[in-house]
Amino acid sequence: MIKVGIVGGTGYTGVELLRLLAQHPHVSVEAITSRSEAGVKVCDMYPNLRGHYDTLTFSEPDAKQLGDMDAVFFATPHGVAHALAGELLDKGTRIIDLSADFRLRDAKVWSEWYGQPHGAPSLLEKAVYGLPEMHREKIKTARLVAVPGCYPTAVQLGYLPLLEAGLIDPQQLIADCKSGVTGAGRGAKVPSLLAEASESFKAYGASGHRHLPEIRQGLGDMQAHPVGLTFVPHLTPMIRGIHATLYSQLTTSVDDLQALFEKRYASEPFVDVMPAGSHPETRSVKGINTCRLAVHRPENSNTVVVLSVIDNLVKGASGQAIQNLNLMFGFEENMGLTAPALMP
Ligand SMILES: NC(=O)C1=CN([C@@H]2O[C@H](COP(=O)(O)OP(=O)(O)OC[C@H]3O[C@@H](n4cnc5c(N)ncnc54)[C@H](OP(=O)(O)O)[C@@H]3O)[C@@H](O)[C@H]2O)C=CC1
Ligand SMILES: CC(=O)N[C@@H](CCC(=O)OP(=O)(O)O)C(=O)O
Repeated sequence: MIKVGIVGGTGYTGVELLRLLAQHPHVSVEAITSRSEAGVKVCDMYPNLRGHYDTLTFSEPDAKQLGDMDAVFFATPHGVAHALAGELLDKGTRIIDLSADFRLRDAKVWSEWYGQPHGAPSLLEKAVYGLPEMHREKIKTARLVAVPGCYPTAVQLGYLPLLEAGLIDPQQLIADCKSGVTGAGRGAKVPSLLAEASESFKAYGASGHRHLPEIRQGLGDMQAHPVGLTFVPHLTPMIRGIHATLYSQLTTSVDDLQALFEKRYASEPFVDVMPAGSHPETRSVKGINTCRLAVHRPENSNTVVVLSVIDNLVKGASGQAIQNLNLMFGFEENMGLTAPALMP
C-alpha cells in the first residue's frame, strides 16, 4: 500500500481522483487539502464518496504532512505546484501534477502563455510529460510527472500514428475541439452558469489558447520537426467530455489507415481504435480512462479526418494521473481504472 496526498481536493479533478482511487487496491489517500474547506469531512462535501472515505477530512496544505507521502497529486491552478514541488521532491515524495506547471520544457514560453514568471525552472529538466502512449519508459522512473492537458491528450493521441509514420504534412494540422463545462473547473465563473452555457455553443481562444504551445511541443516530438497547427477550442453544453475533430493532409500514398491506427495502438490499454466508419461519442467514454478514435478519409481524398473523444476529467486529467502513478510505482497500468463507461 502506498500513501498519497491530493493538493486541491475540492475541485473537479480532485474529487475525480478520490472517486477513482476508491477502487485502487494499493493506494491509501492520507491527506487532502483545501484552504476554503479545511476541517470539513470529504464525504460531507461529496456524498457520492460516503462509505469510501468516512474519516478523511480536508486540511490546509502543509509541506511537512505532504512530505510524508509516497506520492502527491497536484489538482490545483497553475503556479501552486511550482511553489511546493522542490521541497517535496527533496523529501523523496513523487509528484504527479495535473496543472500546466511542468508541461512546457521552456520556462520562457511558459511565462509568455501563463502571464507570470515560471516558479521552478530548475525542476523542468526532471519533469516527464505524462502521456504514457509516448513516454511510458521515462514515466516508470520519473519523480515528477506533468500530466497532459485535456485538449492536448485528445489531439496528440489522434495525430500520433500519422505523424510518427511521416504520412501527413506537419505544417497543415487543424484541431477543431469541443469541451464540456467541467473543463473550466469548479470555481464560479459567469460562462459556466446554466443560463450561459446551456442551449448555446461557442468558440473561444481562437487567436491563441494556452494549450496551443503544449500541443505543438508534443506533436513536434512525434516527428522531430516543428508543426503548423490551428487549434480552436469550443465550449459545448455538456458536463464532461472532449470531442476533437483533427484534419490533416496526406503527403504520400497509403493503403490502409485503419490498419495503421490499429497496429499503433494494439497494445495500448487506454486507446480504442473503433471499426472503420465509426463516429465515437463522448458519452461512450464518460467516467473512464479511454480515448476512442476513428479515422476517416472522405471520398478517398488526401484529407484525413481523425475523431478523438475522451472524458476531460479522466483520460484528460485524473485517470491519466493514476495511469502515471501506476507506471511510476510498478503497479498494473490499469489498476483502479477498469470500470466501464456510464451509459447513457
Ligand atoms: N477540469 C478539467 O477538465 C481539467 C483540469 N486540469 C487542470 O487541473 C487543475 C485542477 O483543475 P480543476 O479541478 O478543474 O480546478 P478547480 O478550480 O475545480 O479546483 C482547484 C482546487 O485547487 C485548490 N486551490 C486553489 N488555489 C490554491 C492554492 N493557491 N493553493 C492550494 N490549493 C489551491 C482549490 O481549493 P481551495 O481554494 O479551497 O484550496 C480547489 O480544490 C488545474 O490546473 C486545471 O487546469 C487539467 C485537465 C483537465
Ligand atoms: C472548457 C474550458 O474552459 N476548458 C479549459 C481547459 C483547460 C484545463 O482544463 O486546464 P489544463 O491546462 O490544466 O488542462 C480552458 O479552455 O482553459
